[in-house]
Amino acid sequence: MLSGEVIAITSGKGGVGKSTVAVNLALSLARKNKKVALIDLDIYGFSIPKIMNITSKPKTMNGKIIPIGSHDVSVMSMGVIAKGNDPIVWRGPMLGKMLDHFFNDVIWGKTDYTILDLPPGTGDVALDMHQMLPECKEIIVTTPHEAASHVAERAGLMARSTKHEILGVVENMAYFREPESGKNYYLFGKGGGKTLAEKLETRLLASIPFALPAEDGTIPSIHEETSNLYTHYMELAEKIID
Ligand SMILES: Nc1ncnc2c1ncn2[C@@H]1O[C@H](COP(=O)(O)OP(=O)(O)OP(=O)(O)O)[C@@H](O)[C@H]1O
Repeated sequence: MLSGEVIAITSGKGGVGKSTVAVNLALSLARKNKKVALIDLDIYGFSIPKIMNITSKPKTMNGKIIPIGSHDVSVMSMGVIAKGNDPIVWRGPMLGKMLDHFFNDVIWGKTDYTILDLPPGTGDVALDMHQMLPECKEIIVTTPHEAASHVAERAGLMARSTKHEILGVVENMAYFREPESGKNYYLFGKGGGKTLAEKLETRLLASIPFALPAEDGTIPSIHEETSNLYTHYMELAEKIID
């Protein structure tokens, strides 16, 4: 059973950084001493185990699943159950059963926040989630690009039509800040997040820039203190707690 606040991270399009935002928001809330569960509801396209570098399999107790502990967050994903990188080939009704399994057959304990990483769009999982968790709140992730924010509006309208409270919009990959000059480059255009927030009558919670490469040249997925995105995610967590 889930407890505390349940927040779904949703988007219209894939690839806008929804999973990255879900993971880093969960981690930032945990850094603020909150007890956090993170559920990857992207059953077909799970990516959280890879982002968090989870390789272990969950154990069971009395027929219930013990979630994986990673970075002080309790995590569950199809990716920790599936065999290797085998594709999940299921029809819609199976997805609903898996959601029910994740919500009710996992020992979550008492949590302050449960973050749900939804698949992009307004398909079966989004619909099941809206029905199973009517009290769930939502954060919509988009890039500033007009095409992404236009599609994200539909995810927001679905939340509104199912009476889910929209906490706000997170604009990801909002700009690239050149480290030497501090100058911002708006690679995907400007203002898509703000426009979307206005259309959905909610607020822009964060404008998160492009991540800068770490010393070894890789782009981090988890934003620790050395990352240029660390404070952005900590501020986002503070806003959510407030
Ligand atoms: N702010 C950022 N700066 C640089 N790269 C980013 C940023 N946010 C996300 N990415 C990268 O963009 C890619 C897509 O991110 P992610 O998987 O989180 O998107 P998604 O919306 O969850 O996609 P999908 O819905 O297809 O699973 C990843 O490689 C991720 O590391």
